Amino acid sequence: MAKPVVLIAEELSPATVEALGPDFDVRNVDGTDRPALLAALAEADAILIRSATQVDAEAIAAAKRLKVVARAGVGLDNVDIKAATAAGVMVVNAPTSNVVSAAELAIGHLLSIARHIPDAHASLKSGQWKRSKYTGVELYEKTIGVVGLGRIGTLVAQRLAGFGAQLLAFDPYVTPARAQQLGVTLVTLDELVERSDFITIHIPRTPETTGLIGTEQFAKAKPNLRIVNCSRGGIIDEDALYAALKSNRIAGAALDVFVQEPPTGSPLLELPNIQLTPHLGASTDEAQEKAGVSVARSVRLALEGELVPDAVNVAGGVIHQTVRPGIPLMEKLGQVFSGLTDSPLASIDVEVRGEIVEHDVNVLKLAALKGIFSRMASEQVSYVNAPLHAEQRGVAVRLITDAVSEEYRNLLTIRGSLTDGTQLSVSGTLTGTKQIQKIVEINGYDVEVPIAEHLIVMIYQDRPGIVAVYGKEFGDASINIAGMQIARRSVGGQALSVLTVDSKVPDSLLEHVRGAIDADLMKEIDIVVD
Ligand SMILES: NC(=O)C1=CN([C@@H]2O[C@H](COP(=O)(O)OP(=O)(O)OC[C@H]3O[C@@H](n4cnc5c(N)ncnc54)[C@H](O)[C@@H]3O)[C@@H](O)[C@H]2O)C=CC1
Ligand SMILES: O=C(O)CCC(=O)C(=O)O
Repeated sequence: MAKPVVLIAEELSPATVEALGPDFDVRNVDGTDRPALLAALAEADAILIRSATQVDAEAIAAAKRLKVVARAGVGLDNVDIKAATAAGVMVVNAPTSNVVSAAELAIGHLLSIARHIPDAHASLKSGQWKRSKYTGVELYEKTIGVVGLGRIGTLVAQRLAGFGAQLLAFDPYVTPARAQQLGVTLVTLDELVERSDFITIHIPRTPETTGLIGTEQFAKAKPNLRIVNCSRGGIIDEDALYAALKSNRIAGAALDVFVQEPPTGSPLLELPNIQLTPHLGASTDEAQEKAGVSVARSVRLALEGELVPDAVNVAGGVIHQTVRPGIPLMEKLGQVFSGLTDSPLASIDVEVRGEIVEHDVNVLKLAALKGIFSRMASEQVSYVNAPLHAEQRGVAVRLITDAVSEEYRNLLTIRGSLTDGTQLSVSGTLTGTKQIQKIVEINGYDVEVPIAEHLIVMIYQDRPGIVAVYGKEFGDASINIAGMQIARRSVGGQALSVLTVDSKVPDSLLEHVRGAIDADLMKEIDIVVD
């Protein structure tokens, strides 16, 4: 079988390929070369990127086999997460890999803009010895405003505390108690801008944050303000920044990120009171190794059909090892469930009973939906877009948990109502040390059938001689019956029979057997496992 194709679209640490191991066909493409990227994506199962590759709706549409977009870093503004989710593509990042490096670069920029280090260095290298020109300022006892008190903002604040600075922060999503813990005073953006001698920005670029710092803010700032942006270009309005620096409305700026990267032709490059780095926040050996290894692991998991802890568009939560074996069982129960339906679904209850509910079992709901809709949808159904399939069909879904399971240690059930009023249920469990996946109930009939690739489910009027009839019909057609279970609720009532057979049964034969035993239900269900 061909190995899954993993596309590396930007320069990543060699540790990435090592961590991927030998199981993949690893290919390289320049993610900024659009035609090459789109062509390579057509065959890719996974793509690994940094910040320069645009994985937008067009790229996702070109990637029919794509299962995962892995961002070796934090920011995901170059990935269209909505389009990926709709296509069932998992998006993962490496949320903690480069935060220390980014925080240290911001501190570096703060110090070097305070002390003119880049200019003084360039001057000395050009043969000059100018000392008074490069007189700077201290951070000690200055007011420093941190915009965004998330992972990186927090690391920056912790490090700046050692400089004896007074710290302010603006972050509407952080509690004052959390800020207080860090020795930071939470203020409004206006207050932060008005009071700060230095500002450092650590927020994502979103429609809300684009242009957050612009002409209005620079007008309120102290003339000695020095502002650093190591998060994303465009959060400081570049035109407003140019005007503020050009007119000495503020004292200086340091940028690692730009609206357009590289910022070729930007007038900012000409200013004397700005220092610039080419998006180097994550460019350390340590960050690159951590990011590469982290996304390689995520890609392995994703391509093995597992859920991934760092996935940003899967609501699965952390999966406990006790819950993990239930995932493939639930997915197969989902396939059995939808194999038994004849009408559209109205509602689904995913029920989880037993000790397992001590842990987060949300992932079992996703697995059930994946199993159910993979039989109904023509496009790829994954843990990512399975809830969307339910939503688009107007199917109400509930997860019901109960710590008590009377007969089995853990019992998984999918119960649903169809739009024609029919009620349907399928239950399963894992038995023995080998954790054999078994169906233990269908529509209220108790059975105990190991799940096999080909199942036949029949419901008919219980009467003598029926088993011999369908046994002969299948035998005559060379269909080998590997296992069989018959259940009934009362003598002479209806009986449900589940057969496991070694090969697929042609529709014409099923129809023939249905007629021969006058069955009320006759279904073959082929279980597909990806
Ligand atoms: N220059 C570089 O190479 C790097 C840049 N980054 C950038 O740094 C950004 C921050 O990274 P993390 O700290 O890991 O993210 P994070 O998600 O941990 O923190 C972001 C913080 O911003 C806050 N926030 C969101 N919207 C806001 C708004 N409108 N006003 C004020 N605060 C707001 C959030 O509440 C959160 O606390 C990333 O989004 C990424 O774009 C990250 C790594 C490297
Ligand atoms: O990979 C890079 O160099 C960019 C890092 C970055 O900006 C991020 O992780 O958000």
